Order: sequence, then structure tokens, then C-alpha cells
Amino acid sequence: MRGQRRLDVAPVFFYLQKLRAFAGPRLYASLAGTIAVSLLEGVGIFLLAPMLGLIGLMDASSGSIPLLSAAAKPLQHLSPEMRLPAVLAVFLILLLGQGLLQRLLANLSARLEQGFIRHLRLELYQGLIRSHWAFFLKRRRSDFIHHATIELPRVSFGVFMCLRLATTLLFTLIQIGFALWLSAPLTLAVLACGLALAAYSRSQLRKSRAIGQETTELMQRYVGGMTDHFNGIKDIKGNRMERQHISWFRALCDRLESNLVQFTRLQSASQFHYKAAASVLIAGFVYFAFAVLHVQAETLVLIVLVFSRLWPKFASLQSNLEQIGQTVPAFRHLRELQQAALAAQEAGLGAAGLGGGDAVRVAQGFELRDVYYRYDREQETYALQAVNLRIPSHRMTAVVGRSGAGKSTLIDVLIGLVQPERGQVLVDGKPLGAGEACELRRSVSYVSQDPFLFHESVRDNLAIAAPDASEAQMWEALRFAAADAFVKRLPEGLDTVLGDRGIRLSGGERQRIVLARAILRDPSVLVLDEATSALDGEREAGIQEALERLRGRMTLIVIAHRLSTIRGADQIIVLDNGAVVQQGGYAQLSEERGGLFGKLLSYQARASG
Ligand SMILES: Nc1ncnc2c1ncn2[C@@H]1O[C@H](COP(=O)(O)OP(=O)(O)OP(=O)(O)O)[C@@H](O)[C@H]1O
Repeated sequence: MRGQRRLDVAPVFFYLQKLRAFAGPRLYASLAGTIAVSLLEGVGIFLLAPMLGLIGLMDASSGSIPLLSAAAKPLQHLSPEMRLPAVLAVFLILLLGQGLLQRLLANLSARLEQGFIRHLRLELYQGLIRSHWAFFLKRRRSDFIHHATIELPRVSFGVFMCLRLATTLLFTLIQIGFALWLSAPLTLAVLACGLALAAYSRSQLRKSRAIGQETTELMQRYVGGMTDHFNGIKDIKGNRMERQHISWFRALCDRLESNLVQFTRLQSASQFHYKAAASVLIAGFVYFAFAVLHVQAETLVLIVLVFSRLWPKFASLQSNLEQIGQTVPAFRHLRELQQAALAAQEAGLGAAGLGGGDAVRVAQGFELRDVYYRYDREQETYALQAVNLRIPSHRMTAVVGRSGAGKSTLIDVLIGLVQPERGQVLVDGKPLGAGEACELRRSVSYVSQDPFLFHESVRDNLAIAAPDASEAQMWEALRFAAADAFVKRLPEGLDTVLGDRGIRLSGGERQRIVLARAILRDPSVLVLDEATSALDGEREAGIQEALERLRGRMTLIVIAHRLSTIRGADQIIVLDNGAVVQQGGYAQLSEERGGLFGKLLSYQARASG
């Protein structure tokens, strides 16, 4: 519990170092520029004193204010009527210089900030996309969106807030030095008051961090909920569940509102306390300096001037610290995700592995030797157990079994998406390690149960698999997948945009385009996981015939529930509870007495009869 209450600043330093590595000398230029602007502002203020002297408000030559008489000396060489314009001209040059520098700095900071966000985005995206499949199995997809869209900008904001804190701190120190020079006892008194507020500041910081943690959790729920609800909008509408969802959403929005208001209240309370303390202090100091210490009026003016600038720095330090405190949880969450992704990088998918290269052709086939796999090592149940099988190349192998038998898991192990817990996968007699799996998948086309199309044109959706494919090759692939006729009928043919704002396709149409995309890659291994389940009998038969023609060219692995579609398979593997229970040709398996395949066949015959 104590550990949780401490402010963990390691993740903050982690991202500060990232900024330093990213920005290099530009970072120091920006910091130096900020300090220069503050100093120019300070000098400008300091020049007010001779100005006040010139218009007779104070005696600049009295020597009671350090530096003031030195600053006033050059003015002695000018005629009295030229002195005020000269001081004003210097004042103007200083302010204009400061303005110009500020403009340059604003541009530099924007470039740095946006560049850093771009750098972080790219790093996060690449880290995630290069992680192995098991990494994604354990996490909610919406969490990635949440980190990329909400936590990442918070982190970037926090990093730049740290820089602002550093420059404010530096300038505060300069001001403290200056104030000490003017009047050590009064400055020490102000510092003592400032330190007394430090305890208060700590408790405010802890509160900021707690609010920030709640913001992260609420936003995570918000993004997760929105993603789920709009993915499942048809179920919501079809089952009249709008009311429940609206009340869920309303409750969450209420909590978000109060969380954000709470932070503003915390900040405004601190600022008010600093202001109140400032008023009391200034009044007290003026009285003490004037009535007790009997300091001169001009010293008093400068003290008020300096303190009225110094104290707001304490207040803004406090505000910066609270804002950083509020973003600390985002730093922690983003770093944890990035580190987890880094630890889950898929071997062979480094920057070099993402490039082209010759795809491996599977010449002899796959072999699984005593393979075990389970999704959760703390659970006893295995998704695959003691699996021994061979899948010859250039043949069609079908995998069947009840729902949940382990068919999709078997494919994942075969193409190296996950590594078996025990046992071995061999491709052409060689063990399939994580590195080889990446190579292998260059030559695998995998069509999943839930085919996915990007929100792009048909052409782009095909080209993503085979960027060099010609238009003629695209049409050939579409013809193969019995998709050519409907694509021709689309308003802009190959260039029609698919998806939400474009044309919505039926489940079967989507499957056919994804199948065309899979074929266009000219893979060595084509895996179809229930890839034709949404097609009508006639179209499915057409695709079966086309697959027959592919048989000599590539290795076909097909998962099918409709057993009639795998009549032509060279080999059928029957899985039950993660184990292979039967293996052989269609005719052989259908005749095996008491076998699961025979049972599945008779269930289907009854269902369709
Ligand atoms: N991501 C996952 N996390 C935990 N368990 C999982 C996960 N995916 C699958 N399982 C479990 O592993 C077992 C095998 O699942 P798998 O998806 O391989 O079956 P399947 O035969 O392909 O089923 P279906 O025909 O319904 O698609 C099931 O018990 C399932 O609940």
C-alpha cells in the first residue's frame, strides 16, 4: 500500500530520455531559448527602475539598489531630455527581441512536440504490430486504441510539462538569487513560507495522481465500451438493448465529468491558496520592512516588484507539478504496454524482416510430433494434446471436429502463430522455430473465420496482399473466388470503396473477396478456416472445383463444418477435445464404426434431411 502511494517517477524519466534521444540539440536550443526569454523579461522589468528614476519616482543614483546606479550611469552622458526616450528605446528593443524569440520558440516547440508525438506513435504502433499473436490473445483490442489515442498524447503533454517545470525552476532560482542580493532576510522569509507550502504541495500531488489514475481507468472503459457497442450495434438494435447501453454510457460520462471537474477544482484550490498566501505575505513584508526595518521606499518598491514575480513562479511550479502528477499514471501504463510489446517481439519480424525476400515453398509438408498447447498455463485444460500428424504438401487436408475441438488452434500452431508448449512442428523435416515461422508465413495465405476487409477499394484490398499484381491477375483471382460478377456490378468496379461509408457487402461476398486476395498471393500453403461457410451451395461447389484445380500447385488445409465440402480431400483429420481421434480418407472414415466422423456425418444428414 505504501508503495502505491509513492509517486513512481521512473516512467517519467524513461520518456524524458526518449525525448532527449529524439530531439538532440533542438531540445537544448529550445530550453536555452525559454531561459533567454525569461531573462529578457527580467531585464525589462529591471529597466523599469531607471525609468521610474527618470520620471522622478525614485532616486536611481542613491546606490541603495544594487546594479541600479550602474545601469543608470550611461544615462549621465545623455542630455536630460534624451534620457527617457533612450531608456524607452532599450525597453522596446528588449520587448521586441523577446517577442521575436518567443515566436521562434513557439514554432520550434510545436515542431518538437508534434515530432515527438509522431515518434511515439510510430514506436508504439510498430512495437504492437511486430508482437506475436499470443500477445494479442491476452489483451483487449480497444486497449491499444485507448493507449494510442488517449494515453500517448497525455504522456507527450506530461513530458513537455516536465520541461516547463525545469525552466520555471531554473528561472525561479535566478529570481531567488536576485532577491537574496536585494534583501537576504526578506527572501529567506519568503523561502521559508514557500517550504511550508511544500508539505501541502505533496498532498495535492498525491491527489492529482489518484485523479489521473481514475482518468486512465475511466477512459479505458469509455474506449472499450464504445468499441464493443458499435461493433455489436446490430445485436443491440435487434434485441432492443438501447436503454441498457444508454444508461451504462450515462453513468460512465457522469463519472468522467466529475473526475475532470475534480482535477480542475484541485488546481484552482492550490492556485487560490498560493494567491491568498501571497497577499498575506506581501502585506506582512511591506509592513515589516517599512515599519520595523525602516528600509528605503525604492528598496521596498523593488522588493514588492521582485516578490510579486517570484511568488507566481512558486504557484506555477505547483500547477506544473499537479499536471505532471495527473499524467504519471499514463506514463506508467504506456511504458508497461511498450515493454510488454517489446518482450513479445516476434523473432524474424525486426525492421529487416518486414521487407521482401524470397518466400519459402513447402516441398514435403508439415509434421506435428506430440504437440501440446494451452491458452492459459494456469488452467489444466489443453486446447491441443498429444497431437501427432502429417500434412503432405500439394494435397488437400481437411480438419473437422465439434465446435471448440481445437481446429483453429491446430492451424495457429501449424503456421507458427503460437508455439507449442510441448512437442515439435516440422516443416519439410526442419523444426519450426519462432524465426522460421515468420519466414513460413510469407508463403501462407490464411483466410480466417471472420474475414476482414479494410475500409478501402476492392483494388486496394487485393493489392495489400500482392502489391505487384496486375489488373488482369486481380480479375483472375476474383474469378477463381466467384467474385468477378458482383465486383463488376459495383458502382465503380475495382475502385469501389468497401466498408462503412462505402458499399456494404454480404458475409458471402466478403468471404469471396478475401479468398481472391488469398489466391492472388500465389501462396505455397492456403489455409481456409470455415472460409466458404457463408456461401450458398452453388457458389461453394464452384469454389470447391477451383480448389481441386489448385491441389497440385499448393498445399491446401481446410477447416469445414459442412462435411459435404470435403469429399475430395486427400486426408481428413478428426479432432475431439484437442486430440486427433481419426485420420484418413473420406470413404474410409465414414465407414469406421463408432467413429466421430461417422457420427458428425449422420447428424448433418439428419439436420439437412
Ligand atoms: N484466445 C483464447 N483464449 C483462451 N481459450 C481459447 C482461446 N481461443 C480458443 N480457446 C479455447 O481453446 C479450445 C479450442 O478452440 P478452437 O478455436 O481451436 O476450436 P475450434 O475447433 O476451431 O472451434 P470452432 O469450430 O467453434 O471454431 C476451446 O475450448 C476454446 O474455448
